[in-house]
Formats: sequence, structure tokens, C-alpha cells
Amino acid sequence: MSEIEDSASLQVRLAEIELEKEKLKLQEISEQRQTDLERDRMKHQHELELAKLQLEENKLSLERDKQRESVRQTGLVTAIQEGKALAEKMDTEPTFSEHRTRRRKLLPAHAIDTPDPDVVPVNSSGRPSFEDNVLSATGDSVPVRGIGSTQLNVPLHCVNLESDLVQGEVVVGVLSVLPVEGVDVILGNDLAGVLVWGDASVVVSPKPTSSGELDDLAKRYPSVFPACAITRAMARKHREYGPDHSNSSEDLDLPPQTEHTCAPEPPQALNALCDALMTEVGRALDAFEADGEIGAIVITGSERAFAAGADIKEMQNRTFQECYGGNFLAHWNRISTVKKPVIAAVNGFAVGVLHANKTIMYAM
Ligand SMILES: C=C(C)C(=O)SCCNC(=O)CCNC(=O)[C@H](O)C(C)(C)COP(=O)(O)OP(=O)(O)OC[C@H]1O[C@@H](n2cnc3c(N)ncnc32)[C@H](O)[C@@H]1OP(=O)(O)O
Repeated sequence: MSEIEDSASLQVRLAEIELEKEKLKLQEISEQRQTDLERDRMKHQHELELAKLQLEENKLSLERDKQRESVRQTGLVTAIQEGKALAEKMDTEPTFSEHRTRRRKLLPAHAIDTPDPDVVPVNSSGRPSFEDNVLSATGDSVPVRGIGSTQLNVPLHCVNLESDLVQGEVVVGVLSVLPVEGVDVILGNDLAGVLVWGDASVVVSPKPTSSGELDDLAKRYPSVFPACAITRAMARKHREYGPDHSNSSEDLDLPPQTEHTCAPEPPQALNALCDALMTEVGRALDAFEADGEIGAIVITGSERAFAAGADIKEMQNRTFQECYGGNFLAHWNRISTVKKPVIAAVNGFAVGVLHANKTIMYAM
């Protein structure tokens, strides 16, 4: 073979190889396309399946809603009819709840029969047969105080109630026996709102709940406790109507009261705590503390004001340094060192700074 022929056949071979390579590439691309197409097809089929299932579910749910609505309508009619009959019966036959019905007519709620699996069916007596249908149980329970303060754990059930007070599914605690014969469901205020109220009764002659026995402290300090019980109202009654009309000290067998009046000169309507007044208060406190007959001290003011605070007229010309350095108001501290109980019977304005047992109070 000549060299030219060799070269030509080599080139042909090379061209064939190139061709082969191109063919393989095309095949690869075609296969890839096939795979992509197949994947897309499968994906679309899957989506279609899902859409079909969703449609089916929607249809079922629509059907169930329709059934529920129909049951609700039937139950409502039944409950209204039963309610009317009961209301008529209640009008002629007063029962334990007579006082309630006089104020507002209450109709008992009844559980109604329903094909819905999560609602309790009722038996022929109208009482829900909870034991027969455990599907109504929520799985929860609540502690309830029973007779004699015993604690019961009451299972919670989901029931369908139809009454004038409550409609629809509610969660209730279930007891095998209810305390009132003929009553199947007792509604609390949380379900029935303000339409249900307790059996509050008015006591015509109230009796004190305590035995009237004095406690230990009252026995140890007999003069202190009755004195502490004297209120401003009693003191005023004593002042206004005199001892003859005051039933306070005599009826309670209190020790005699000592009254001390401190009035500034000239008298100030609002008891501004001027120097003279506070000096007089200090003197009275000394005397009361020394008097063994006095167990406690009650400080009161006038009808309009307990006190108008420090006397502004006295203060107005003094500088801060004068007040602070000169122990201005130092004699006020006497009230915080009294060892007997001091009670403030406050009426009207109580302004400024009050010292009481080392506590400083701002009041108005
Ligand atoms: C220990 C310290 C530093 C303190 O206590 S500081 C607190 C000092 N006290 C005050 O700032 C209270 C001042 N008083 C008042 O804000 C008003 O009088 C009150 C208590 C709200 C009552 O008001 P109103 O009912 O309108 O009565 P009002 O007409 O003001 O007072 C009646 C009279 O009491 C006088 N008065 C009232 N508070 C007074 C006071 N703290 N010092 C001297 N006079 C006083 C007042 O000047 C008036 O006198 P007059 O009839 O001669 O004009």
C-alpha cells in the first residue's frame, strides 16, 4: 500500500470514531430526556391521585356536616319541646329550684341522641349512658369535692347539649348519680353564663360564726383589745349623743375612756400641726403612757380633717437650713416612741407627713 492510501484509510477510521462518539452522545441525551419525561409523568400522576383523595375527603366532610346539622335541628326541636313541657310543669309544681324560677325561668339541659361517634347517646330514661360509649371520653378528668369534703376524680366527656341555655358540644364531668332526682345535667356558670346562680339564701337573724370566745392575746391583754375595737363611728356617737346614748363602753364592758382635746390657739379648722398643737399632743401622750388604766390610744381629728400637715404659716419664713439644723419638728417623734398601741381614727383630710411607730406615711 502506498503512503497516501494509508493516510486516507486512517482519516476514514478517525471520522468513523468521531461519528460513533456523536451517536453515543445523542443516545445519552435521548435517554436523559426519556428519564425526565418519565419522572414528570409520574409526578403528575401522583398529584392527580392526591387531588382525587382530597376531593373524596371534602365530599365526606360535607356529608358529615349535613348529618350533624340535621341532628342539631332535630335535637333543638326536641329540647325546646321538652323545655316547654318542663317549664309548664315547673309553673304548677314548685320544686327545690322554685326561688330561681320565680326570678328567671331556667330550663334543664338534656343530652340528645346522635349518630356522631364522639357524642354520647342517651338511654330510654334520657340519662346519658356514658359507660356504654367510651368514645365520648376525652381522656381527662377533674377533681371534684364530694359530700363530706371528699375528693372525687371525675372523668370528662364530650357531649352534645341542646337547651335554651347551651347548644352544641361541651365537655362535662360525668358522675354515675347526680344529687337531684330527675336532673341529668347540671350547668355551671362557665357554660351557661350568668343564667345560672347559686342557691343564695337571705338569713333573717344572722348568728356570729365564731363562738365568741376571746383568743389568747385578747385574754392576756383584756384592756387593749376592746379598746382597739372602738371605731371612730362609736367615738363620734359618744361625742354627739353623750354617754347615755352610747352603747359602746357600757355594753362591751370596757375600761373607762379618757379623752384629751388638743386645740391650737387660735383654733384651726383643718388641724394644721403647729408647734403648740404638737407640744400639747406630746404632753397628752406622756400622760396616757403613765396612766395604768389606759390600754391604747386613739388619735382623731375633726369631721373635716384629721390634719392638714405641718403648719405652713409657721414654716413659711424659715429656711431649709434653719429647719434642718434647728431640729424643727423633733418633738413630733414622741408619737413614734409611745409603747402603747396608737390608732389613728382618720376622718377627712390627712395631709403631709405622719409619724407612726417609726413608719413615715404620706397620706392625703
Ligand atoms: C411635715 C411636713 C413638712 C408637712 O406636713 S408638709 C404638708 C403641709 N401641708 C400642706 O401642704 C397642706 C396645705 N393645705 C391644703 O392643701 C388645703 O388646705 C387642703 C388640706 C387640701 C384643704 O383645702 P380646702 O378645703 O380648700 O381648705 P382651705 O381653704 O385651703 O383651708 C382652710 C383653712 O386652713 C388653713 N390651712 C390649711 N392647711 C394649712 C396648713 N398646713 N398650715 C396652716 N394653715 C392651713 C388655710 O390657710 C385656710 O385658712 P383660712 O380659712 O384662714 O384661709
